[in-house]
Amino acid sequence: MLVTLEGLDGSGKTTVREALRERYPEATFTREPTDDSWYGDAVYRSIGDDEADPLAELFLYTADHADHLSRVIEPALERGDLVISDRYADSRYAYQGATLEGFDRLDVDDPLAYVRELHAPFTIDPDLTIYLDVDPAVAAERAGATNKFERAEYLESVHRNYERLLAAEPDRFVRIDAGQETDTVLADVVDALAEHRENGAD
Ligand SMILES: Nc1ncnc2c1ncn2[C@@H]1O[C@H](COP(=O)(O)OP(=O)(O)OP(=O)(O)O)[C@@H](O)[C@H]1O
Ligand SMILES: Cc1cn([C@H]2C[C@H](O)[C@@H](COP(=O)(O)O)O2)c(=O)[nH]c1=O
Repeated sequence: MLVTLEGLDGSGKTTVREALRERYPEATFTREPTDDSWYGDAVYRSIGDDEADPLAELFLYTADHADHLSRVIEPALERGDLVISDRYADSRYAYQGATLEGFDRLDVDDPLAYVRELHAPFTIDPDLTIYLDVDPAVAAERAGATNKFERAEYLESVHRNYERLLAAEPDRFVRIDAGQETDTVLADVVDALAEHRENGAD
């Protein structure tokens, strides 16, 4: 079973991931961008480059996803593991969908739809996506604006894209109010995951 954690920078994904690691020590924990491959290294170089070409950046993230699928996700699912990924393809749909909005070298009406179509032929859809929903201004403040993505105005646009994704696939997403106290957020996430595991195939 593939579970993904999604949300704005500073929404609390790392905090949730570490709590789930304690609760499910047997699970495979992973993340995007990956932190153990040269594809991931390339993505982090791009994140640190304010002048990075937005289209080139989309393909770097997408290459990292392709490698992540074949090297980590597929083998873990084949072993029957519970797989929990901190960020996954929805981050691309939401973030690069926002970055490419109005980018004049990409001739498409709907960048989010374009990024989804790019992934459709090869990605593996999550069984459950836990969306940590937080106000973009709160997210930017919590994240501390350490990179070009962690700015409230940009995060507003990413937030709107996540809303589109939730509206399109309401059965896959569980929305958690990430503006609550940390312990309440963690309890809600644990409940959502337990309920999904009880009701669905593992
Ligand atoms: N529910 C919460 N209430 C208040 N502060 C929180 C909450 N959850 C996390 N934080 C704090 O917000 C900051 C960012 O949290 P965290 O690193 O878990 O978020 P993240 O989504 O992984 O961020 P990023 O995507 O930037 O890595 C940390 O200082 C963390 O302690
Ligand atoms: C996977 C992915 C990530 N991003 C952005 C979101 C963050 O600002 C950074 C790094 O992620 P972290 O979880 O905060 O370490 O990259 C993105 O724009 N597109 C993606 O596909």
